[in-house]
Amino acid sequence: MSADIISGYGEGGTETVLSVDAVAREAEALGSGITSEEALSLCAGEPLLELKGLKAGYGKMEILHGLDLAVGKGQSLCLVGPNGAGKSTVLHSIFGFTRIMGGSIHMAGRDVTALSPAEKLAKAGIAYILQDNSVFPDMSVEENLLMGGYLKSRPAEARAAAEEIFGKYERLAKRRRERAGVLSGGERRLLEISRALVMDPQVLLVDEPSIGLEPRFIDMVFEILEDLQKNEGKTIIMVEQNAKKGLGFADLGYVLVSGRAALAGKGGELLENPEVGRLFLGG
Ligand SMILES: Nc1ncnc2c1ncn2[C@@H]1O[C@H](COP(=O)(O)OP(=O)(O)OP(=O)(O)O)[C@@H](O)[C@H]1O
Repeated sequence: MSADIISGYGEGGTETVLSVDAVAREAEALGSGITSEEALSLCAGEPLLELKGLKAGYGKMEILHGLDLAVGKGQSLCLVGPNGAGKSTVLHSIFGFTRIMGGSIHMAGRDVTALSPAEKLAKAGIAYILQDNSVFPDMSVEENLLMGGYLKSRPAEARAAAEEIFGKYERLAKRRRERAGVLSGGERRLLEISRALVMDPQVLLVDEPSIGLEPRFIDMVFEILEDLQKNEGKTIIMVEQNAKKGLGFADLGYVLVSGRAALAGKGGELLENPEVGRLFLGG
């Protein structure tokens, strides 16, 4: 058996899948790359957030090699691609966690490339929702939520924003005095999203919303994100290993391969692309 082929036993019997390296090699051939004009043409109207030829990485290591990406106000975008392609690094770079080595990031036409994470949140309206379980388990739900407002100049503003969020999400409000550590996985994810909402951001960067969740909670989290996008006009950029779910949800999909956008399109169109299906959606 080739090292590129892995066999295992799925629900329907023996399954044959490609190894991670083989997926990465084959994905390189998916497309010749997305230009800034193509990225802009996918965007609804003026871009709210635009990456132009972005090069970024960690230390001396460049991970993103000139990425063009654009998303409009109230649009959602999902990044898919093989492991190690740099999907999370895109979110890290937008939020200011990486070293920018070239290109730019514009938010509502303003150059925000050099802003720190705190400035991205407080001044540019960009919030990052961590991939990992990031609630403080020994603090109450309410205290966790108030942490989201630590950059507000007056504590009363954070409290008012938290009350508004409790008004919207009854399941959090009912448990506001309880330790966050006793919440279910889905409730914890709701708390993480809510904490980001305290600063009323325009853009939500969401890293792996479905990771570690039971299926019923995955649906709940996607419904919450859909409500924020459709009813509150939030722009959502997500990384999602569950490519079917992510591309099914998002208006736009980008296939990232080795730090470049190999292919981009409407989320639904990418789902129907047979090559994307074979490489990322299990056939
Ligand atoms: N903090 C960091 N310091 C140094 N290198 C990092 C750091 N974070 C990620 N990398 C490296 O950057 C590359 C891209 O990683 P990234 O997590 O962005 O990929 P990904 O596409 O999100 O992968 P996965 O689907 O496996 O989560 C990898 O080689 C990874 O080892």
